Amino acid sequence: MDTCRKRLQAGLDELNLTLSDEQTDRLLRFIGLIDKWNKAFNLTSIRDQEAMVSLHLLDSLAVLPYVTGQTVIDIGTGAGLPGIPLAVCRPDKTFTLLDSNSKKTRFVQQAVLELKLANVQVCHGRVESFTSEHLFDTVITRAFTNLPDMLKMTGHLIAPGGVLLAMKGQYPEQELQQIGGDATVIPIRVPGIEAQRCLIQINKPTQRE
Ligand SMILES: C[S@@+](CC[C@H](N)C(=O)[O-])C[C@H]1O[C@@H](n2cnc3c(N)ncnc32)[C@H](O)[C@@H]1O
Repeated sequence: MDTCRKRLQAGLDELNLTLSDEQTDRLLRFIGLIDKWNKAFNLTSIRDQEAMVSLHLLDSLAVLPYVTGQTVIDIGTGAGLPGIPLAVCRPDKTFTLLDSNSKKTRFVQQAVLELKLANVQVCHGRVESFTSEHLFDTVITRAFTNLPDMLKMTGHLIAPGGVLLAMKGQYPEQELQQIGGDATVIPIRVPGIEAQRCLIQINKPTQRE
């Protein structure tokens, strides 16, 4: 765990993120929980906690500067990624974590309880039929689906003036062509990961635009 802590701290420094000891402990406990539950629940193909520091924690936190507004929904959160690391770092924002797989939402709910995260709500269901009392300032996804489908499936949840953020491993050239010119592609460097990642940002117009 010491190696994980050092690797995490070096990555946080690189991302210019200052966290309290309690927040850092929560992040490390989170990958400990994934590791423990992975055996029974098959939550992620990454089996090594040191690799999880870069591929799960730092990968999620590298997009934190682009998460705007008070209300955030992580769609297709799986084991809670990127939602849980983001929620640990931003207790001032509220996070809704949605997934259609009940095994995964059960794990995420357990993680929220064990990490005592008061700013996270976990929901089980398909995004197409998901409704909420309010719309969201940021809709975020990681490894969810292609951009045209994502826009169709999530559009009803984005507040006017809000943003859709899609975290992608590779530059999605064809998908970008399919949705036309309204997306911004932000290159993302993740500490400890060689390949550059992409964040696709699509702004929803305000009502007056
Ligand atoms: C490839 S996994 C990515 C999980 C996580 N975001 C990550 O990056 O590790 C995609 C997730 O989307 C969920 N999913 C697929 N279709 C969905 C839908 N229509 N509504 C909600 N969740 C869905 C799956 O259950 C799965 O957990």
